Amino acid sequence: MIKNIGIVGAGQMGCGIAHVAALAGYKVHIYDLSPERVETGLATINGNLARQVSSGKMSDEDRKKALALIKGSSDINDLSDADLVIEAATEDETVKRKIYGQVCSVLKPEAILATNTSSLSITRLASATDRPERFMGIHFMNPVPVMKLVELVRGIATEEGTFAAAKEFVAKLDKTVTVAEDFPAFIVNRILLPMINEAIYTLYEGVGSVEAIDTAMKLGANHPMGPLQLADFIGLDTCLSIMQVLHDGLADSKYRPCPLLVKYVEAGWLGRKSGRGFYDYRGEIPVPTR
Ligand SMILES: CC(=O)CC(=O)SCCNC(=O)CCNC(=O)[C@H](O)C(C)(C)COP(=O)(O)OP(=O)(O)OC[C@H]1O[C@@H](n2cnc3c(N)ncnc32)[C@H](O)[C@@H]1OP(=O)(O)O
Ligand SMILES: NC(=O)C1=CN([C@@H]2O[C@H](COP(=O)(O)OP(=O)(O)OC[C@H]3O[C@@H](n4cnc5c(N)ncnc54)[C@H](OP(=O)(O)O)[C@@H]3O)[C@@H](O)[C@H]2O)C=CC1
Repeated sequence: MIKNIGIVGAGQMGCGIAHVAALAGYKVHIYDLSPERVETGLATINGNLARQVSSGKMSDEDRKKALALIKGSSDINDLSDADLVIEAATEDETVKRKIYGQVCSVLKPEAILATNTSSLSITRLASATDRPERFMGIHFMNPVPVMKLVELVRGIATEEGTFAAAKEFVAKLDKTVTVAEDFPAFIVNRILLPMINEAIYTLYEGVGSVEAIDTAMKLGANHPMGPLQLADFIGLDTCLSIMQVLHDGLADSKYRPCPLLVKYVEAGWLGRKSGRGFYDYRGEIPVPTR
């Protein structure tokens, strides 16, 4: 029976998962390397809950109840009570494998370990844990409090009990499950990221400006965000990692990451989270950088 949730990574996804898990009544412990990250994360969760209060989605009482269920720290030992740990750290296999070594040494033997990876092989990640049968992908979409879908992905060794527990957990969050096989980037990102990468090629080749491309897809294809705005929202480092996983994993040149995406990431222009990407977010309103 899952009661206590542990989360690794207090970035945009870790905070979103903590937010929805606490609203569903779970006790949540969120861990990140730096205490500052944890503090910023808790403030972000509070801000997003407050937004839901002011739009009439919930009462202030519910916000306080949810916040009281979330604790944060930079001590990995604080995850020892967790029945389910969801790793939502940076999309980098080396980082994730290192985290699993540390987390497994403090976890209860029966605890389930899941990853929110956007693209990496669940089977390969599972091999870096001491519990491949209790390891799987639980892939939330961004922004977690708003998006209804969660992809569930089994690795080769994932036991049925693990899958059933994850499915029940996601249902309690009032999200809809879709099941994907363990192929690079699963379903949503296999389709979405090549579209975003193509939008970046469209910019790179001078077919249109940032504004023209985003306006075209918003008004011409009814997308809620333009593809470049969405890339900034996801994080350009994450977009690049996903394209690299698709390119390496499927060995097809149609997945080659656009050199302009590589350049932005090399510049540290990672999108909204770093203040600059295809738009500059440092002023009053976002301004296109091209
Ligand atoms: C990379 C991966 O591995 C997988 C992925 O996640 S891919 C990315 C998937 N996500 C998308 O495609 C998102 C596309 N964008 C959208 O759907 C919309 O633009 C959006 C929902 C993000 C914002 O919608 P909008 O109508 O433009 O803005 P806005 O009216 O401000 O927000 C709508 C609601 O979302 C909430 N919201 C927006 N951003 C939020 C955030 N970051 N956190 C929490 N809530 C948020 C708002 O509070 C608002 O809620 P209320 O209706 O209760 O007020
Ligand atoms: N962004 C998106 O739209 C989506 C992302 N995902 C996936 O979710 C995961 C997280 O993405 P996202 O939240 O966007 O990324 P962020 O960059 O916002 O957050 C990642 C967090 O992990 C922290 N971190 C890095 N290394 C460690 C470590 N060793 N131990 C603990 N924490 C660590 C980072 O700290 P620091 O910054 O200090 O390095 C940062 O706080 C990725 O796997 C991503 O692919 C899934 C769905 C959607």
